[in-house]
Amino acid sequence: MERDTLKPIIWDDKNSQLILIDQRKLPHKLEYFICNNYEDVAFAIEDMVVRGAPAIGISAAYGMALAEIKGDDIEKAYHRLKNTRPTAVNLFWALDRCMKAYNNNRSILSEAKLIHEEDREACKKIGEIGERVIEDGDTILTHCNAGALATSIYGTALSVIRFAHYRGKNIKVIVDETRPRLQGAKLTSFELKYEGIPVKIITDSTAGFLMKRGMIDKVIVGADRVLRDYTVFNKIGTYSLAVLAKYHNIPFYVASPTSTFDFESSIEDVIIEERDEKEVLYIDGRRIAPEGVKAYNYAFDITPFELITGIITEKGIIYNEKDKRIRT
Ligand SMILES: CSC[C@@H](O)[C@@H](O)C(=O)COP(=O)(O)O
Repeated sequence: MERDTLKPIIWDDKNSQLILIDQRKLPHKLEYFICNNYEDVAFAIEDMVVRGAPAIGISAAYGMALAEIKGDDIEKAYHRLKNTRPTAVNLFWALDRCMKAYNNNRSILSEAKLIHEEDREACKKIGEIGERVIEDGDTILTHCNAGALATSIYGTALSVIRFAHYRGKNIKVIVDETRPRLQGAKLTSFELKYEGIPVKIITDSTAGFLMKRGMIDKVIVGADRVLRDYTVFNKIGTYSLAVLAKYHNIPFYVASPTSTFDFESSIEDVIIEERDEKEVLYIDGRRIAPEGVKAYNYAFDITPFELITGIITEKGIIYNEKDKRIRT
């Protein structure tokens, strides 16, 4: 049965405010973060109050709308919001749409609402189309959070899982914890539990062992950017999972709205976000490594299409015709 998903982004017309679920507080507290101006929105994206490719695009669009409403310098707001995070393309795509609307004397708020509405539709379609790759009894591995919290509703990878569940398929989900920010453990497991979909968390390094034991039937992840040759940028660890899935002959799907497609850039053009090394070196505020030891903290990695079975979009599934893994 279908039930309400979490809605991470709410526009309050009466008070001209953007209301975001504060994802930093989950799973312990369901609190809201109110944005009254574009600077609040920029902070929310940088500090990961809101996160996930489509969700940061929609939020940034509302940030532009707030700049319009407050009579702020639109160019300045555009550049401030553009510099919040570098990898997910939806941010730039949404900001450019708002800028274009503004330059054509159209309302930025109407454009932001349209982007929001389109995302709802796309995520629903991804679920409806994608659920057919899932069979009754499947155990599905996912990574990071490509759920309702990363979009406006339903999610991308989780929309596929959700719709399979709504249609009565008996499925189980295994979630990588997704070090260092733990989006899998904190957010994805929270969403699935909320929906009543059976879920277990593993450490990121457990995936290969479970695959070898035949405990995973499919892998489905989201995307932060998809290039013209269908190279996928997604949360760090996605590439390792794709290599493991190929080795173990397990179908590997990416679920992504076409708003995440970037046919202009090449791999070299895309900046892989490098976050503060403290996210790796500290757990719960306590340093876990010797003083003086440094860390890499790349937030995203790059998966070539040759490792992918198919990309599920709102317009249909782009299958990799060279992929020999069994499809459903
Ligand atoms: C539908 S979202 C797909 C991706 O955006 C998601 O898996 C992801 O990598 C998000 O990264 P995050 O750093 O939490 O913003």
